[in-house]
Amino acid sequence: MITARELTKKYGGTTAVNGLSFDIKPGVVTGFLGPNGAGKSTTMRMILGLDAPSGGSVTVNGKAYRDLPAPMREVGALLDAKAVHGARTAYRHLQWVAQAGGISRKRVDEVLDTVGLTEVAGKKVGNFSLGMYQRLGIATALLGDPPTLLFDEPVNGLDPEGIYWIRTLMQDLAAEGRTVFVSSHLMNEMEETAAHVIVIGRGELIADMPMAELTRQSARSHVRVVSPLAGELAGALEKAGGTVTKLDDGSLTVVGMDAPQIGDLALERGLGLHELTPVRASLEAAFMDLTKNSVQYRSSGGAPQQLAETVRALAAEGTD
Ligand SMILES: Nc1ncnc2c1ncn2[C@@H]1O[C@H](COP(=O)(O)OP(=O)(O)OP(=O)(O)O)[C@@H](O)[C@H]1O
Repeated sequence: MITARELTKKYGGTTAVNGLSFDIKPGVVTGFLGPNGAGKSTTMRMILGLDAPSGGSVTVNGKAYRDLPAPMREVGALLDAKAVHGARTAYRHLQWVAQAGGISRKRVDEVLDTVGLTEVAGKKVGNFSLGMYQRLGIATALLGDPPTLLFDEPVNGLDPEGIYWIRTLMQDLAAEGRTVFVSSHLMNEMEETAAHVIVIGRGELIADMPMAELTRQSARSHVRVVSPLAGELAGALEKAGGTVTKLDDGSLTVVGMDAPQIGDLALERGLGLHELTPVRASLEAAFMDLTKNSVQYRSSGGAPQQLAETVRALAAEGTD
């Protein structure tokens, strides 16, 4: 369990993290999302005692990192996979870290096997591909068999097979009852991997909820309705509190009512339905809506362009 309370970090005049409070629970993968510069890496560095908070606190299993008696056995982390001495072999690197943490050689062999690097364990790390660096970083994080794991952008630069492998590993680690906290820019990937999500923007908490809830709550989640009496049905739906948009193909996009409510109302009024399809927003769409006021750098294009993009996105989702 990772517990942050009013966690704050200031660098001179920049507030990187501002009053963050959250609990990261064991047993599920928790995704950590936010636009560039939102404060994700700073938060992870504070959890690991690499940066001191300017205010508030963060603990791992009830203790600040510096107070953990055997930190490697409590928390494992992958922050920067390339922060490894290139002239060392993978085996030497792991052996060196294991020795520093009082961990046996046998465990080095085990983690090499877990990440699939046994065959190249004798090769110099400097010649590794990015994917191999990531695997070595994960092996290092697993050395102490810790109940809490942090991964900062673990799938960066990986091929689909590598991405699938990391996703499965993280889910397996969570299923074993560990706390798994992972940041990523890849929304599709996060949607597949994480069951819970924490979103921050400009250092502040924007959302802390199950993944399914986040996408369900998004204004882009809607119901696509096709009826031969679309005009009449649209009027009835609006009276009942729905927000209805008519698309060019004659279908209706309804926000604010779910499919059973729409179906029941159509039946009551004797209006035929040819299609009734709940369309859940993608995590990417939900994320864009949530963080649109928090991005540090934005490409040009004002409100009219954003509106046009939203309408296009709705139409595209409706015709999937
Ligand atoms: N050592 C530092 N000195 C000064 N400012 C810093 C330092 N580290 C981070 N910052 C600033 O703090 C803010 C948060 O940065 P951080 O790297 O934590 O964000 P992030 O969410 O991890 O971003 P990204 O997704 O781009 O990696 C940014 O404005 C950044 O410029």
